[in-house]
Amino acid sequence: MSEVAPVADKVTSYFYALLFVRHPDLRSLFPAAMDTQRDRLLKALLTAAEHIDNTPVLVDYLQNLGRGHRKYGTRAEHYPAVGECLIGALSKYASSVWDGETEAAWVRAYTTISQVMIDAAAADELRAPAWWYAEVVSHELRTSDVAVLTVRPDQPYPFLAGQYTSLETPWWPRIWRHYSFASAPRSDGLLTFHVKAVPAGWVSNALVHRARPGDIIRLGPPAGSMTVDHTTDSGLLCVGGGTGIAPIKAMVEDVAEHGERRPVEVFYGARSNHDLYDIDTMLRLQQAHPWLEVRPVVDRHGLLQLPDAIREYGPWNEYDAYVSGPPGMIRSGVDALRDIGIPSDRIRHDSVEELVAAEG
Ligand SMILES: NC(=O)C1=CN([C@@H]2O[C@H](COP(=O)(O)OP(=O)(O)OC[C@H]3O[C@@H](n4cnc5c(N)ncnc54)[C@H](O)[C@@H]3O)[C@@H](O)[C@H]2O)C=CC1
Repeated sequence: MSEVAPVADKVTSYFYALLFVRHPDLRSLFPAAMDTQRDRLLKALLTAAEHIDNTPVLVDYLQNLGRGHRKYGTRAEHYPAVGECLIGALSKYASSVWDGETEAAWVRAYTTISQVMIDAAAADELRAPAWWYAEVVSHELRTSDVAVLTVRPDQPYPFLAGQYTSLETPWWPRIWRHYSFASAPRSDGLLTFHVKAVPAGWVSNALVHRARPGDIIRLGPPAGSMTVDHTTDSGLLCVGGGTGIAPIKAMVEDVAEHGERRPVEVFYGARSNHDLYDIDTMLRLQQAHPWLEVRPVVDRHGLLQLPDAIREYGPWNEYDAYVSGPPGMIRSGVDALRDIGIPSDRIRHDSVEELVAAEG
């Protein structure tokens, strides 16, 4: 991996070129424009390599990946084709260290990786659809670039508050982006998302500026482990930046529904007052629940960033922490929380790599 990581772009371009030349029938499983797709493969391989000695984490990751591939139309027989082209690309760009032993090791690793993915997809087929269709039932523009969308899935969609899904719009076929659910599971089965249109974000711009009630989108399976642990009653310290407030609102609703009276402290950060697009909802929740404290944190010309605000309160040593927002905020948020003494295993957040491709 250290040989190929510096030339990751070339390896992936060559890999897809090989794949589409040797197996043209597989081209239709991928989006027309391959730019974000390209680095997903290497990211997945790097993640697998990083956790190679941590079987439970690696298996869990690969099972999710296998289940997540069902919505693309991936089948078991596609895996050997991918493996052969992957090894073709790796051997070309790692030629200085590639030998029979390396190749045998990669064949073994790839075979194991793909088998875990294939088995997870097969098990999932027995209990869940490959994807869900969902109809947009309401679309509310909260600021010039943030919309709250409510959709009705065509079949029941089980998930936990704090999780996210992948979403495809009719305007950009086969381009999937991740969005967190902005509400706990509702009795009417509807799902809500907060979407911010980001520059060059095709999916997010379509969802904010184009989607209307009646449009049909597709959803992949739920994913993510940033969920409330109902086996303890420790407090929740929630740090949400921008549309990162969405899963936090869902978790607050979840705590409320469980009738628990554990302290929940929410820091809701935004670049300006105007960007606190969901503050009314959060303050309403605070009024309804004495155990909930909501603190808006607005950047003062970059002087006070969201993570800094947490240090002004506390102590937090009895709390589980949840961080959600832009990747840079998650990184500095996690650092700040560790600094104030919260152990890493009590800090939850979604994978920053997944969010880089998340758009909004
Ligand atoms: N589950 C999750 O973690 C979720 C993540 N998101 C992500 O949240 C982001 C939302 O974007 P916007 O609303 O435009 O956020 P934004 O850029 O307006 O920032 C929101 C807040 O985070 C702070 N912040 C931003 N970058 C920071 C950094 N490097 N260090 C410290 N603080 C920082 C800002 O000061 C502000 O208070 C998107 O990238 C989206 O993918 C959205 C929903 C759920």
